[in-house]
Amino acid sequence: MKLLTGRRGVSILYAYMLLGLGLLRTATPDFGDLTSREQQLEGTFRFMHERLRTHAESIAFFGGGAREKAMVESRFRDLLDHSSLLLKKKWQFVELGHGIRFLASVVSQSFLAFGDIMELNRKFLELSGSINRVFELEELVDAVQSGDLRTDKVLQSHGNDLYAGDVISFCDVDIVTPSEKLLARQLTCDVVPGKNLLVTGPNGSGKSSVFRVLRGLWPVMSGRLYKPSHHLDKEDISGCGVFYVPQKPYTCLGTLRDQIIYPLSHEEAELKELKLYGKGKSSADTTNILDARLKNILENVRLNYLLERDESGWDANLSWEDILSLGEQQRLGMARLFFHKPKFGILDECTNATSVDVEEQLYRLAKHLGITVITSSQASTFMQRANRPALIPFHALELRFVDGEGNWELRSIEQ
Ligand SMILES: Nc1ncnc2c1ncn2[C@@H]1O[C@H](COP(=O)(O)OP(=O)(O)OP(=O)(O)O)[C@@H](O)[C@H]1O
Repeated sequence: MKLLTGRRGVSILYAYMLLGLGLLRTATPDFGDLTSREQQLEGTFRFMHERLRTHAESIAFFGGGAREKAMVESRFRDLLDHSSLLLKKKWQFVELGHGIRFLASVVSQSFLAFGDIMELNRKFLELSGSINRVFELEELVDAVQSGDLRTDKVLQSHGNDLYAGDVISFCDVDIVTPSEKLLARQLTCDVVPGKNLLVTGPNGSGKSSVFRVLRGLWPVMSGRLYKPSHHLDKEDISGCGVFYVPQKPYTCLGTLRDQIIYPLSHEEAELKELKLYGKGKSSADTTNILDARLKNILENVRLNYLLERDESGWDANLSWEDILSLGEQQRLGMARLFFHKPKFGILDECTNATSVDVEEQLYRLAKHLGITVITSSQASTFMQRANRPALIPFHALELRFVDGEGNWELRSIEQ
Protein backbone atom coordinates (compact mmCIF):
# COMPACT_ATOMS: atom_id res chain seq x y z
CA MET A 1 0.00 0.00 0.00
CA LYS A 2 2.84 2.31 0.87
CA LEU A 3 4.50 1.64 -2.49
CA LEU A 4 1.28 2.18 -4.35
CA THR A 5 -0.17 5.16 -2.51
CA GLY A 6 2.68 6.55 -0.41
CA ARG A 7 2.51 7.46 3.28
CA ARG A 8 -0.52 9.65 2.83
CA GLY A 9 -2.54 6.73 1.43
CA VAL A 10 -1.61 4.50 4.39
CA SER A 11 -2.45 7.28 6.89
CA ILE A 12 -5.83 7.84 5.25
CA LEU A 13 -6.50 4.09 5.39
CA TYR A 14 -5.67 3.91 9.12
CA ALA A 15 -7.71 7.01 9.85
CA TYR A 16 -10.61 5.46 7.95
CA MET A 17 -10.30 2.22 9.94
CA LEU A 18 -10.15 4.06 13.30
CA LEU A 19 -13.08 6.24 12.40
CA GLY A 20 -15.06 3.18 11.33
CA LEU A 21 -14.22 1.39 14.54
CA GLY A 22 -15.16 4.43 16.65
CA LEU A 23 -18.45 4.80 14.85
CA LEU A 24 -19.18 1.08 15.25
CA ARG A 25 -18.45 1.22 18.92
CA THR A 26 -20.65 4.27 19.42
CA ALA A 27 -23.51 2.88 17.41
CA THR A 28 -23.42 -0.65 18.87
CA PRO A 29 -25.26 -1.09 22.28
CA ASP A 30 -23.28 -2.90 25.00
CA PHE A 31 -25.02 -6.24 24.57
CA GLY A 32 -22.56 -7.93 26.98
CA ASP A 33 -23.60 -5.73 29.97
CA LEU A 34 -27.26 -5.86 29.04
CA THR A 35 -27.30 -9.68 28.82
CA SER A 36 -25.44 -10.01 32.09
CA ARG A 37 -27.94 -7.67 33.73
CA GLU A 38 -30.80 -9.70 32.28
CA GLN A 39 -29.36 -12.92 33.72
CA GLN A 40 -28.89 -11.23 37.09
CA LEU A 41 -32.52 -10.11 37.12
CA GLU A 42 -33.72 -13.55 36.05
CA GLY A 43 -31.59 -15.09 38.78
CA THR A 44 -33.07 -12.76 41.40
CA PHE A 45 -36.60 -13.50 40.19
CA ARG A 46 -35.97 -17.27 40.26
CA PHE A 47 -34.30 -16.96 43.68
CA MET A 48 -37.38 -15.18 45.10
CA HIS A 49 -39.69 -17.95 43.86
CA GLU A 50 -37.44 -20.64 45.34
CA ARG A 51 -37.21 -18.77 48.63
CA LEU A 52 -40.99 -18.35 48.66
CA ARG A 53 -41.44 -22.10 48.11
CA THR A 54 -38.91 -22.89 50.84
CA HIS A 55 -40.42 -20.46 53.37
CA ALA A 56 -44.03 -20.69 52.24
CA GLU A 57 -45.27 -22.00 55.60
CA SER A 58 -43.50 -19.29 57.63
CA ILE A 59 -44.80 -16.52 55.32
CA ALA A 60 -48.24 -17.95 55.65
CA PHE A 61 -47.89 -17.82 59.34
CA PHE A 62 -46.89 -14.19 59.20
CA GLY A 63 -49.62 -13.40 56.70
CA GLY A 64 -46.95 -11.86 54.48
CA GLY A 65 -48.47 -13.17 51.23
CA ALA A 66 -49.36 -9.71 49.87
CA ARG A 67 -46.00 -8.34 50.81
CA GLU A 68 -44.16 -11.22 49.16
CA LYS A 69 -46.38 -10.89 46.07
CA ALA A 70 -45.55 -7.19 45.74
CA MET A 71 -41.83 -7.94 46.07
CA VAL A 72 -41.94 -10.74 43.48
CA GLU A 73 -43.99 -8.62 41.10
CA SER A 74 -41.55 -5.77 41.48
CA ARG A 75 -38.66 -8.06 40.53
CA PHE A 76 -40.71 -9.40 37.65
CA ARG A 77 -41.40 -5.88 36.37
CA ASP A 78 -37.68 -5.08 36.55
CA LEU A 79 -36.94 -8.22 34.55
CA LEU A 80 -39.72 -7.50 32.05
CA ASP A 81 -38.62 -3.91 31.52
CA HIS A 82 -35.04 -4.92 31.04
CA SER A 83 -35.91 -7.76 28.65
CA SER A 84 -38.09 -5.45 26.54
CA LEU A 85 -35.26 -2.92 26.42
CA LEU A 86 -32.80 -5.61 25.35
CA LEU A 87 -35.16 -6.94 22.71
CA LYS A 88 -35.77 -3.44 21.38
CA LYS A 89 -32.04 -2.75 21.19
CA LYS A 90 -31.39 -6.10 19.50
CA TRP A 91 -34.16 -5.44 16.98
CA GLN A 92 -32.82 -1.97 16.21
CA PHE A 93 -29.35 -3.38 15.71
CA VAL A 94 -30.57 -6.17 13.41
CA GLU A 95 -32.45 -3.56 11.41
CA LEU A 96 -29.32 -1.43 11.19
CA GLY A 97 -27.21 -4.42 10.05
CA HIS A 98 -29.79 -5.35 7.48
CA GLY A 99 -29.92 -1.76 6.27
CA ILE A 100 -26.13 -1.60 6.00
CA ARG A 101 -26.00 -4.89 4.07
CA PHE A 102 -28.73 -3.62 1.75
CA LEU A 103 -26.91 -0.33 1.29
CA ALA A 104 -23.65 -2.15 0.58
CA SER A 105 -25.31 -4.36 -2.03
CA VAL A 106 -26.95 -1.31 -3.65
CA VAL A 107 -23.60 0.51 -3.75
CA SER A 108 -21.76 -2.54 -5.16
CA GLN A 109 -24.50 -3.09 -7.77
CA SER A 110 -24.31 0.59 -8.68
CA PHE A 111 -20.56 0.30 -9.20
CA LEU A 112 -21.04 -2.83 -11.31
CA ALA A 113 -23.68 -1.03 -13.38
CA PHE A 114 -21.39 1.99 -13.70
CA GLY A 115 -18.62 -0.33 -14.98
CA ASP A 116 -21.08 -1.80 -17.50
CA ILE A 117 -22.07 1.69 -18.63
CA MET A 118 -18.41 2.64 -19.13
CA GLU A 119 -17.79 -0.56 -21.14
CA LEU A 120 -20.89 0.07 -23.24
CA ASN A 121 -19.79 3.66 -23.79
CA ARG A 122 -16.41 2.44 -25.06
CA LYS A 123 -18.10 -0.02 -27.43
CA PHE A 124 -20.50 2.67 -28.57
CA LEU A 125 -17.63 5.08 -29.34
CA GLU A 126 -15.82 2.37 -31.32
CA LEU A 127 -18.97 1.59 -33.24
CA SER A 128 -19.62 5.25 -33.95
CA GLY A 129 -16.05 5.51 -35.36
CA SER A 130 -16.76 2.65 -37.78
CA ILE A 131 -20.16 4.13 -38.65
CA ASN A 132 -18.49 7.46 -39.42
CA ARG A 133 -16.11 5.73 -41.86
CA VAL A 134 -19.03 3.98 -43.58
CA PHE A 135 -20.88 7.28 -43.69
CA GLU A 136 -17.86 9.02 -45.28
CA LEU A 137 -17.62 6.22 -47.84
CA GLU A 138 -21.31 6.53 -48.61
CA GLU A 139 -20.97 10.30 -49.04
CA LEU A 140 -18.02 9.80 -51.38
CA VAL A 141 -19.88 7.19 -53.41
CA ASP A 142 -22.90 9.51 -53.64
CA ALA A 143 -20.64 12.38 -54.68
CA VAL A 144 -18.99 10.23 -57.36
CA GLN A 145 -22.35 9.03 -58.63
CA SER A 146 -23.84 12.50 -58.76
CA GLY A 147 -20.67 13.85 -60.44
CA ASP A 148 -19.86 16.24 -57.60
CA LEU A 149 -16.22 15.23 -57.43
CA ARG A 150 -13.89 17.69 -59.00
CA THR A 151 -12.29 15.31 -61.49
CA ASP A 152 -15.61 14.09 -62.78
CA LYS A 153 -16.94 17.64 -62.90
CA VAL A 154 -14.06 18.65 -65.09
CA LEU A 155 -14.39 15.69 -67.36
CA GLN A 156 -18.13 15.68 -67.60
CA SER A 157 -18.55 19.38 -68.04
CA HIS A 158 -16.99 19.14 -71.46
CA GLY A 159 -19.33 16.55 -72.79
CA ASN A 160 -18.71 13.28 -74.49
CA ASP A 161 -17.38 14.64 -77.77
CA LEU A 162 -14.19 15.91 -76.20
CA TYR A 163 -14.08 13.09 -73.70
CA ALA A 164 -14.19 10.53 -76.46
CA GLY A 165 -12.04 12.53 -78.88
CA ASP A 166 -8.76 11.58 -80.52
CA VAL A 167 -6.62 13.99 -78.59
CA ILE A 168 -5.10 14.29 -75.16
CA SER A 169 -5.06 17.88 -74.08
CA PHE A 170 -3.94 19.47 -70.81
CA CYS A 171 -5.19 23.08 -70.51
CA ASP A 172 -3.71 24.94 -67.53
CA VAL A 173 -3.81 21.78 -65.42
CA ASP A 174 -2.02 21.91 -62.06
CA ILE A 175 -0.38 18.56 -61.24
CA VAL A 176 -0.64 18.27 -57.47
CA THR A 177 0.20 15.24 -55.27
CA PRO A 178 -2.26 14.01 -52.61
CA SER A 179 0.03 15.69 -50.05
CA GLU A 180 -0.61 18.92 -51.98
CA LYS A 181 2.84 19.39 -53.45
CA LEU A 182 2.66 21.26 -56.75
CA LEU A 183 4.66 19.36 -59.37
CA ALA A 184 3.61 21.24 -62.52
CA ARG A 185 1.97 24.66 -62.61
CA GLN A 186 -0.70 25.23 -65.27
CA LEU A 187 0.51 22.46 -67.54
CA THR A 188 -0.61 23.06 -71.10
CA CYS A 189 0.22 20.44 -73.69
CA ASP A 190 -1.57 18.69 -76.57
CA VAL A 191 -0.85 15.20 -77.82
CA VAL A 192 -2.35 14.58 -81.25
CA PRO A 193 -2.32 11.27 -83.14
CA GLY A 194 1.04 10.47 -84.74
CA LYS A 195 2.99 12.98 -82.64
CA ASN A 196 4.63 11.08 -79.81
CA LEU A 197 5.41 12.93 -76.60
CA LEU A 198 8.51 12.35 -74.49
CA VAL A 199 8.11 13.27 -70.80
CA THR A 200 11.45 13.83 -69.09
CA GLY A 201 12.80 15.15 -65.84
CA PRO A 202 14.81 14.17 -62.79
CA ASN A 203 13.62 11.46 -60.37
CA GLY A 204 10.55 12.52 -58.43
CA SER A 205 9.87 15.53 -60.67
CA GLY A 206 6.36 14.37 -61.60
CA LYS A 207 6.62 12.30 -64.78
CA SER A 208 4.48 9.41 -63.51
CA SER A 209 2.19 11.89 -61.75
CA VAL A 210 1.03 13.33 -65.09
CA PHE A 211 -0.06 9.81 -66.03
CA ARG A 212 -1.85 9.43 -62.68
CA VAL A 213 -3.85 12.58 -63.43
CA LEU A 214 -4.45 11.41 -66.99
CA ARG A 215 -5.72 8.05 -65.74
CA GLY A 216 -7.97 9.76 -63.17
CA LEU A 217 -6.12 8.33 -60.17
CA TRP A 218 -5.45 11.86 -58.98
CA PRO A 219 -7.99 14.65 -59.45
CA VAL A 220 -7.63 17.53 -61.89
CA MET A 221 -7.21 20.32 -59.34
CA SER A 222 -7.55 23.16 -61.82
CA GLY A 223 -7.75 23.66 -65.56
CA ARG A 224 -9.16 21.22 -68.08
CA LEU A 225 -8.16 17.81 -69.27
CA TYR A 226 -9.48 16.33 -72.50
CA LYS A 227 -8.81 12.69 -73.27
CA PRO A 228 -10.28 9.74 -75.12
CA SER A 229 -12.21 7.23 -73.07
CA HIS A 230 -9.81 4.86 -71.39
CA HIS A 231 -12.32 2.09 -70.86
CA LEU A 232 -11.62 -1.29 -72.39
CA ASP A 233 -14.91 -1.69 -74.16
CA LYS A 234 -15.51 -5.40 -74.66
CA GLU A 235 -18.10 -4.68 -77.32
CA ASP A 236 -16.07 -2.05 -79.10
CA ILE A 237 -13.82 -3.63 -81.69
CA SER A 238 -11.72 -0.51 -82.21
CA GLY A 239 -9.86 -1.07 -78.93
CA CYS A 240 -9.47 1.31 -76.03
CA GLY A 241 -8.53 4.98 -76.17
CA VAL A 242 -5.66 5.02 -73.73
CA PHE A 243 -3.66 2.03 -72.48
CA TYR A 244 -1.11 2.28 -69.69
CA VAL A 245 2.08 0.28 -69.43
CA PRO A 246 3.33 0.98 -65.92
CA GLN A 247 6.86 1.43 -64.66
CA LYS A 248 6.69 -1.72 -62.53
CA PRO A 249 5.88 -4.68 -64.83
CA TYR A 250 2.75 -6.48 -63.83
CA THR A 251 2.22 -10.17 -64.50
CA CYS A 252 -1.16 -11.58 -63.60
CA LEU A 253 -1.89 -15.05 -62.26
CA GLY A 254 -2.69 -17.29 -65.20
CA THR A 255 -1.44 -18.69 -68.48
CA LEU A 256 0.97 -17.17 -70.97
CA ARG A 257 -2.04 -16.17 -73.06
CA ASP A 258 -3.60 -14.39 -70.04
CA GLN A 259 -0.46 -12.25 -69.66
CA ILE A 260 -0.95 -10.68 -73.07
CA ILE A 261 -4.71 -10.33 -73.17
CA TYR A 262 -4.90 -8.95 -69.60
CA PRO A 263 -7.23 -7.36 -68.40
CA LEU A 264 -9.57 -9.21 -70.79
CA SER A 265 -10.56 -12.80 -70.05
CA HIS A 266 -9.93 -15.57 -72.59
CA GLU A 267 -13.57 -15.48 -73.75
CA GLU A 268 -13.63 -11.68 -74.06
CA ALA A 269 -10.36 -11.71 -76.02
CA GLU A 270 -11.71 -14.39 -78.39
CA LEU A 271 -14.87 -12.38 -78.95
CA LYS A 272 -12.83 -9.29 -79.73
CA GLU A 273 -10.62 -11.17 -82.19
CA LEU A 274 -13.60 -12.74 -83.89
CA LYS A 275 -15.15 -9.31 -84.43
CA LEU A 276 -11.87 -7.81 -85.66
CA TYR A 277 -10.32 -10.50 -87.81
CA GLY A 278 -12.71 -13.43 -87.96
CA LYS A 279 -15.16 -12.27 -90.61
CA GLY A 280 -16.66 -15.29 -92.27
CA LYS A 281 -14.98 -17.69 -89.92
CA SER A 282 -16.86 -20.01 -87.55
CA SER A 283 -16.66 -19.44 -83.83
CA ALA A 284 -14.90 -22.83 -83.51
CA ASP A 285 -11.79 -21.21 -85.04
CA THR A 286 -11.68 -18.34 -82.56
CA THR A 287 -9.02 -19.86 -80.29
CA ASN A 288 -6.79 -20.40 -83.34
CA ILE A 289 -7.39 -16.86 -84.59
CA LEU A 290 -6.53 -15.44 -81.19
CA ASP A 291 -3.47 -17.65 -80.67
CA ALA A 292 -2.16 -16.89 -84.17
CA ARG A 293 -2.32 -13.18 -83.48
CA LEU A 294 -0.77 -13.56 -80.04
CA LYS A 295 2.05 -15.60 -81.58
CA ASN A 296 2.71 -12.83 -84.05
CA ILE A 297 2.85 -10.28 -81.23
CA LEU A 298 5.16 -12.51 -79.19
CA GLU A 299 7.53 -12.79 -82.18
CA ASN A 300 7.52 -9.02 -82.55
CA VAL A 301 8.57 -8.51 -78.95
CA ARG A 302 11.11 -11.33 -79.37
CA LEU A 303 9.60 -13.59 -76.76
CA ASN A 304 8.44 -16.46 -78.99
CA TYR A 305 10.87 -18.80 -77.22
CA LEU A 306 8.52 -18.68 -74.21
CA LEU A 307 5.96 -20.61 -76.22
CA GLU A 308 8.38 -23.43 -76.90
CA ARG A 309 9.95 -23.44 -73.44
CA ASP A 310 6.99 -25.09 -71.77
CA GLU A 311 5.14 -27.98 -73.36
CA SER A 312 1.76 -26.48 -72.40
CA GLY A 313 2.47 -23.58 -74.80
CA TRP A 314 -0.15 -20.85 -74.45
CA ASP A 315 -1.74 -22.67 -71.52
CA ALA A 316 1.48 -22.78 -69.47
CA ASN A 317 0.47 -21.57 -66.03
CA LEU A 318 3.70 -20.54 -64.33
CA SER A 319 4.78 -18.04 -61.75
CA TRP A 320 5.70 -15.50 -64.44
CA GLU A 321 6.85 -12.86 -62.01
CA ASP A 322 9.55 -15.20 -60.69
CA ILE A 323 10.72 -16.91 -63.86
CA LEU A 324 10.87 -13.95 -66.25
CA SER A 325 13.67 -11.42 -66.14
CA LEU A 326 12.80 -7.73 -65.76
CA GLY A 327 13.49 -7.10 -69.46
CA GLU A 328 11.28 -10.05 -70.46
CA GLN A 329 8.46 -8.81 -68.22
CA GLN A 330 8.76 -5.36 -69.81
CA ARG A 331 8.56 -6.87 -73.30
CA LEU A 332 5.49 -8.84 -72.19
CA GLY A 333 4.01 -5.50 -71.04
CA MET A 334 4.58 -4.11 -74.53
CA ALA A 335 3.01 -7.23 -76.05
CA ARG A 336 -0.08 -6.39 -74.00
CA LEU A 337 -0.07 -2.88 -75.47
CA PHE A 338 0.17 -4.22 -79.04
CA PHE A 339 -2.65 -6.69 -78.43
CA HIS A 340 -5.04 -3.95 -77.22
CA LYS A 341 -3.89 -1.53 -79.94
CA PRO A 342 -5.09 1.68 -78.24
CA LYS A 343 -5.10 5.14 -79.78
CA PHE A 344 -2.64 6.31 -77.15
CA GLY A 345 -0.09 4.22 -75.27
CA ILE A 346 1.29 5.60 -72.03
CA LEU A 347 4.74 4.09 -71.56
CA ASP A 348 6.07 4.88 -68.11
CA GLU A 349 9.75 3.98 -68.40
CA CYS A 350 8.52 0.52 -69.27
CA THR A 351 11.34 -0.38 -71.67
CA ASN A 352 14.32 0.80 -69.64
CA ALA A 353 15.46 -2.76 -68.87
CA THR A 354 15.36 -3.93 -72.50
CA SER A 355 18.31 -3.67 -74.84
CA VAL A 356 18.42 -0.60 -77.07
CA ASP A 357 17.77 -2.53 -80.31
CA VAL A 358 14.67 -4.22 -78.83
CA GLU A 359 13.47 -0.86 -77.53
CA GLU A 360 13.80 0.65 -81.01
CA GLN A 361 11.91 -2.25 -82.53
CA LEU A 362 9.12 -1.88 -79.98
CA TYR A 363 8.72 1.81 -80.86
CA ARG A 364 8.79 1.07 -84.60
CA LEU A 365 6.05 -1.50 -84.07
CA ALA A 366 3.94 0.95 -82.07
CA LYS A 367 4.27 3.45 -84.90
CA HIS A 368 3.38 0.76 -87.43
CA LEU A 369 0.23 -0.14 -85.47
CA GLY A 370 -0.78 3.53 -85.29
CA ILE A 371 -0.36 3.82 -81.56
CA THR A 372 0.62 7.32 -80.44
CA VAL A 373 2.87 6.98 -77.42
CA ILE A 374 3.57 9.19 -74.44
CA THR A 375 6.87 8.03 -72.99
CA SER A 376 8.30 8.83 -69.63
CA SER A 377 12.08 8.61 -69.75
CA GLN A 378 15.35 9.79 -68.34
CA ALA A 379 16.43 10.57 -71.94
CA SER A 380 16.36 14.27 -72.66
CA THR A 381 17.23 16.57 -75.50
CA PHE A 382 17.68 19.36 -72.97
CA MET A 383 20.54 17.57 -71.30
CA GLN A 384 23.90 17.01 -72.86
CA ARG A 385 24.03 13.41 -71.60
CA ALA A 386 21.00 11.42 -72.62
CA ASN A 387 21.22 7.87 -71.35
CA ARG A 388 18.62 6.56 -73.84
CA PRO A 389 19.23 8.63 -76.97
CA ALA A 390 17.65 5.93 -79.14
CA LEU A 391 14.21 6.94 -77.88
CA ILE A 392 14.45 10.56 -78.93
CA PRO A 393 13.96 10.15 -82.70
CA PHE A 394 10.62 8.43 -82.16
CA HIS A 395 9.16 11.49 -80.48
CA ALA A 396 7.95 14.79 -81.84
CA LEU A 397 7.60 16.73 -78.59
CA GLU A 398 9.38 16.83 -75.30
CA LEU A 399 7.78 17.89 -72.04
CA ARG A 400 10.40 18.39 -69.36
CA PHE A 401 9.74 18.76 -65.66
CA VAL A 402 12.54 20.99 -64.55
CA ASP A 403 12.62 20.62 -60.78
CA GLY A 404 9.42 19.03 -59.46
CA GLU A 405 8.56 22.46 -58.02
CA GLY A 406 6.03 23.46 -60.66
CA ASN A 407 8.32 24.45 -63.54
CA TRP A 408 8.10 22.70 -66.90
CA GLU A 409 9.23 23.23 -70.47
CA LEU A 410 7.76 22.05 -73.75
CA ARG A 411 9.63 21.96 -77.02
CA SER A 412 9.47 20.14 -80.31
CA ILE A 413 12.20 17.66 -81.11
CA GLU A 414 14.13 18.31 -84.29
CA GLN A 415 14.36 15.12 -86.29
N1 LIG B 1 0.64 9.03 -53.46
C1 LIG B 1 1.48 10.03 -53.28
N2 LIG B 1 1.31 10.90 -52.28
C2 LIG B 1 2.15 11.93 -52.09
N3 LIG B 1 3.22 12.18 -52.87
C3 LIG B 1 3.44 11.34 -53.89
C4 LIG B 1 2.60 10.22 -54.15
N4 LIG B 1 3.07 9.56 -55.23
C5 LIG B 1 4.19 10.24 -55.61
N5 LIG B 1 4.39 11.29 -54.81
C6 LIG B 1 5.48 12.25 -54.90
O1 LIG B 1 5.30 13.01 -56.08
C7 LIG B 1 6.59 13.32 -56.63
C8 LIG B 1 6.58 12.90 -58.11
O2 LIG B 1 6.49 11.49 -58.19
P1 LIG B 1 6.53 10.73 -59.59
O3 LIG B 1 6.26 9.28 -59.33
O4 LIG B 1 5.65 11.44 -60.55
O5 LIG B 1 8.06 10.93 -60.01
P2 LIG B 1 8.78 10.55 -61.36
O6 LIG B 1 9.18 11.84 -62.02
O7 LIG B 1 7.96 9.61 -62.17
O8 LIG B 1 10.08 9.84 -60.77
P3 LIG B 1 10.95 8.61 -61.32
O9 LIG B 1 11.84 9.13 -62.41
O10 LIG B 1 11.75 8.20 -60.14
O11 LIG B 1 10.00 7.54 -61.76
C9 LIG B 1 7.62 12.56 -55.80
O12 LIG B 1 8.22 13.50 -54.92
C10 LIG B 1 6.83 11.56 -55.05
O13 LIG B 1 7.41 11.30 -53.80
